[in-house]
Amino acid sequence: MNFIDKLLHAERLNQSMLCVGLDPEPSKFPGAWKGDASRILEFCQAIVDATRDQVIAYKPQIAYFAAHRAEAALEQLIGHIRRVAPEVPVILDAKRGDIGSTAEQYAREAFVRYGADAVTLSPFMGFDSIEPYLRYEDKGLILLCRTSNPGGSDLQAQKLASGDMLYEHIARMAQGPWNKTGQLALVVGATFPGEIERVRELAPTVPLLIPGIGAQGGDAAATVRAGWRAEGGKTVAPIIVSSSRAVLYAGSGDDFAARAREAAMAARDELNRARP
Ligand SMILES: O=C(O)c1cc(=O)[nH]c(=O)n1[C@@H]1O[C@H](COP(=O)(O)O)[C@@H](O)[C@H]1O
Repeated sequence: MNFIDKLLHAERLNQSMLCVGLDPEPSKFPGAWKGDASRILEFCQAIVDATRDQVIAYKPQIAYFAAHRAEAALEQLIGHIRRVAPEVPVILDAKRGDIGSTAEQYAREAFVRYGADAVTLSPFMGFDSIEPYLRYEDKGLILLCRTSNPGGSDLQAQKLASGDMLYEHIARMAQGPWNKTGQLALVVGATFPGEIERVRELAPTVPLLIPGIGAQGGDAAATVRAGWRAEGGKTVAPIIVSSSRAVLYAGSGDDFAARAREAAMAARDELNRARP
């Protein structure tokens, strides 16, 4: 099954647009685990076990593993997700972007080593930096378009000679000529609902990965209204609304996994209530 079919299936199965971002930060771990990077796998597994029926996807961020020499834990974590939540797609958040020959290695890392269903990419280096990933025809390529951080405007909101802002141009490319496999998606921050709406106009059918609810203060209801599209009750353009810290660190004691579940359920319900 390709990435978008998996997404649509998980959305229906778990009635959810919520993605839990797996960004393990040992200094924020609960109780006696605080500061202990050897608990990364156990911590993330507990979060997955507590939320696996609440999510459309999981999004591990590779830096949180690599920084602690915990790439093996990331491989094991993805194996764990495959066992306990086989229908939930895994998005490797790596934000890669490099020339074609190096991109081939990054694509292999994401799709062969980690076996992810999708990877986040920076499109800054142009189409030939994306092309090697397109050879994995069933896999999702999620291009940064209008990111959630304040500095996202520095480049993405600059006007091009065509009159488009850079992020608008990226949205057009993803809907059109770059979308050779039909598996492209775009990142648009929940902190910019106006821009989510604009991206939806330019890219009416591509899935959107929308981080920025929770810790970054984005408006969950505005996000759904701006980004989710359905026809006859069926989703035509899914959204993957991602939250990391607000779920992972909802509790700081022994009951951290139960607190994470509550936070995920609350976020999922809030998103569902906002469906038009
Ligand atoms: O690609 C992403 O996931 C991403 C894009 C973006 O525009 N902003 C953004 O915060 N993210 C990621 O989302 C996660 C932050 O989630 P919170 O802890 O919920 O704020 C981190 O893993 C970021 O790398």
